[in-house]
Amino acid sequence: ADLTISCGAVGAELQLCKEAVEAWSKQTGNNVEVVSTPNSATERLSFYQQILSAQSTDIDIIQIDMVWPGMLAKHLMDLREVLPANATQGYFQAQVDNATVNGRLVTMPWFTDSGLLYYRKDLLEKYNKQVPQTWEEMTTTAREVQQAERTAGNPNAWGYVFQGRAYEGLTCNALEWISSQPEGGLVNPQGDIVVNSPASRAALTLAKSWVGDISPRGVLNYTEEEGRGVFQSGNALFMRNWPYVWALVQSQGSVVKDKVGVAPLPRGGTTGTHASTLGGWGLAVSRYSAHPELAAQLVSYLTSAQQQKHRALSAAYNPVIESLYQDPELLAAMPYYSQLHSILNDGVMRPASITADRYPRVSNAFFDRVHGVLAGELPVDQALAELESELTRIKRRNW
Ligand SMILES: OC[C@H]1O[C@H](O[C@H]2O[C@H](CO)[C@@H](O)[C@H](O)[C@H]2O)[C@H](O)[C@@H](O)[C@@H]1O
Repeated sequence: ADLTISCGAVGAELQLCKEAVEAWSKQTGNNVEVVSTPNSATERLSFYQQILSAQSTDIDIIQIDMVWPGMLAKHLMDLREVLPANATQGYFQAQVDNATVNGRLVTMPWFTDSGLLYYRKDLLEKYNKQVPQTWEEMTTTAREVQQAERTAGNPNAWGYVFQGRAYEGLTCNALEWISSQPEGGLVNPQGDIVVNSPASRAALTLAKSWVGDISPRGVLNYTEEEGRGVFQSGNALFMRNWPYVWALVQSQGSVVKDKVGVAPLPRGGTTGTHASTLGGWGLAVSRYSAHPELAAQLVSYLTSAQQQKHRALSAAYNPVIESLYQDPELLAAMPYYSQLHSILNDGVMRPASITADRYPRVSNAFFDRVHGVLAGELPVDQALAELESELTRIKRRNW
């Protein structure tokens, strides 16, 4: 092949990537190999770190998580050197800023993500329940409906599924639980470590109570797709997941088609705020690519407005080009688009830009402790104290 691109393989994204790459290959006559990757963003990062540290020429284009630019920048091309000067015109400035490290555009933003609460409209109606506004309300409703559904003959009914494996997805979930509590947070914008707090204690204590009650114990090993599997087969009332799930639960043949609603994630108590972790991915060209200009052309095609619109319409990947949020066709096709704006406003950033290449350590320390709590292996107070001292150690060495 002339080029190799490594795309994610969660939900329909590998298929979408292959189709777009094929279209470009036909147009340009270049051969491209598409390499798939593990579902867990954490495993994917280790894979890329190995390849890039070895300065391997095997992969030209890499799908980059929005928390990776700082740590991978030294291995990535400055796309400004190969793309037209107006390449990022019309993109959200925050996306371009996040993709720029020391003045170098190391990744082209592709789509943005935010955590959402998916719920079963039909079940809430059946049991005369409201979409929950707080985590406490979510817990009570989940428990009641789960019990009622089991009594009604579904032994596999569950209240809530989420990403509980010890990986980046759990960092995203736990950050939401904590940040939605009054005064809750992990690291504040000034870089102070604020995680050992009553807010975190309340959030983690409640989350721990879900496991084995409203969430199957298996949730301790769930990434995005395992939770979607349970929800899409009709066995969960609530699910925390990303927007891509919308297109799949609504697809032909889905057991829950037309039975699903989407809402902001609950607040922590009545004085908390809705919080939704911001995610999203871009496409980067490896500095070790033997064909950087050609690779940049493919990146430019894949991240074009036309492709972003297609991906939004067919698979619910949210564009990073501002004008697409006024596109009538997109507005008509995406019922939750009107809510998306406020959900994105409640967006919580992981502390990746502050911690740069130490971010994986920070995130690993966080998800490991949270996982220990959820698994019942670590008392909440001990987990938070350990986390605080570990983050302090990492910070002392300049993050
Ligand atoms: O929404 C589709 C994407 O879901 C995953 O990425 C999101 O979750 C990651 C944590 O698990 C987070 O780090 C990332 O910023 C989010 O966008 C999945 O890893 C992607 O492949 C997928 O496209």
